[in-house]
Amino acid sequence: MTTLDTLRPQTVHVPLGDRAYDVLIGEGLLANAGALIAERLGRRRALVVTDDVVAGLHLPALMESLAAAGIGATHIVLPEGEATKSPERLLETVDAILDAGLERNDIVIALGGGVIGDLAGFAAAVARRGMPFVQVPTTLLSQVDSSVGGKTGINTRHGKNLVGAFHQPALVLSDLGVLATLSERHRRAGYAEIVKIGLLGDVDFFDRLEALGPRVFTDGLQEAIATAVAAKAEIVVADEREAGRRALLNLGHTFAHAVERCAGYDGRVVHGEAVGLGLALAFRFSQTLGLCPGQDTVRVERHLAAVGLPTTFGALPVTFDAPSIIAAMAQDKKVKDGIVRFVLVNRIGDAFVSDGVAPEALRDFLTAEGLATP
Ligand SMILES: NC(=O)c1ccc[n+]([C@@H]2O[C@H](COP(=O)([O-])OP(=O)(O)OC[C@H]3O[C@@H](n4cnc5c(N)ncnc54)[C@H](O)[C@@H]3O)[C@@H](O)[C@H]2O)c1
Ligand SMILES: O=C(O)C(=O)C[C@@H](O)[C@H](O)[C@H](O)COP(=O)(O)O
Ligand SMILES: [Zn+2]
Repeated sequence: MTTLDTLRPQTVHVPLGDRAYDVLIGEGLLANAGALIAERLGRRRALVVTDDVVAGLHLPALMESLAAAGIGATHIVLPEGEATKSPERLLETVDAILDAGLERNDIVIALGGGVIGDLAGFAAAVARRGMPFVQVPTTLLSQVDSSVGGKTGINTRHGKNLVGAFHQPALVLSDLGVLATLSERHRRAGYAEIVKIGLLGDVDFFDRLEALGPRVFTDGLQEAIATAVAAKAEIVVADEREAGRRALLNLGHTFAHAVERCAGYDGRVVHGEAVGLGLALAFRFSQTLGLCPGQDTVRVERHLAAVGLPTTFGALPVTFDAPSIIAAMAQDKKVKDGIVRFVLVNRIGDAFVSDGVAPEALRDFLTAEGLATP
């Protein structure tokens, strides 16, 4: 009898050949992480990477479970927040891996939200030219999105996620119990990436989420997490390195990343909030371009507002201007031949990557959204 047989989590398998892995979603996974890792990956040494909020809440349970399973582990605690996805923290994490004397087959464990997952995953991708890593996501956002798919990386002064690597985790342990300590704000932020999945390709999923409204946080979270993970996994398997379809997972993100960059990564606007706004903007922009019916835009705006996500620039505690947003968008990784390509929508559940929109159309749109155009 394995630990898995006892815990019986929901499992989403990500069939990526010799890099295939499982995403386990359920209760009790953190307390049994050591046993699960030892059973799945062998009893190797490990470095746990976490932040100073999660360390106080969930690090002891993980360290105890690793010790109980005979996995020798040390840890590094970084400051919470987006600013930690930096070149300096990357080097600090790589140094911690090397200081701990970990070999190429030892394991890096990311315990935290998307910030820690992206940073630790990238450190694992480059330390000793690539080490296995395990995601133990502790935010809703990281459980539904960032722990799956292997995008890892950091921000630089040029913009968001501009340096990174595709490096798939060897295992993902999404313990629903750890979400009990998560703030309302970060619950809402994580939900933006769930609703994104419905909006980009699964209208039935959106219908269910719309019917639940804010009750999703109490009545429907495990199903919503598992559905979003399975949908993301399917897209990642079809297009791991974002040559085509995977770009749909960027719905709302051309706006969101520009907003985050202009807000300075200082915590006033977190990624999920920027994505919430970005989704509303993607629908309004598509409508303005004559692509999406107005009633779909209204449904999306109403739903985002019902769960407490921002739908206008004015709802954020930062003042933006059109030239700065446009300049930030110029760094988007979807830019081709100098043209910013957006993920746009024909309707709810039907997104596509544009060939590019006229710069004047974008400028007029941002002006109509209330941004200054000096
Ligand atoms: N790699 C990907 O595919 C991908 C996908 C989506 C987002 N991202 C990235 O993820 C990041 C955002 O992730 P996030 O929203 O998880 O932010 P985060 O990692 O900053 O976590 C949010 C906050 O919650 C705290 N926290 C974490 N777990 C907690 C818990 N269980 N209880 C209480 N507090 C807890 C953290 O300390 C932090 O203060 C962004 O950098 C974004 O770019 C990456
Ligand atoms: O996994 C993906 O692919 C995504 O685009 C998921 C996004 O939610 C996530 O924010 C991702 O980090 C964005 O990646 P980027 O390549 O646009 O920086
Ligand atoms: Zn995102």
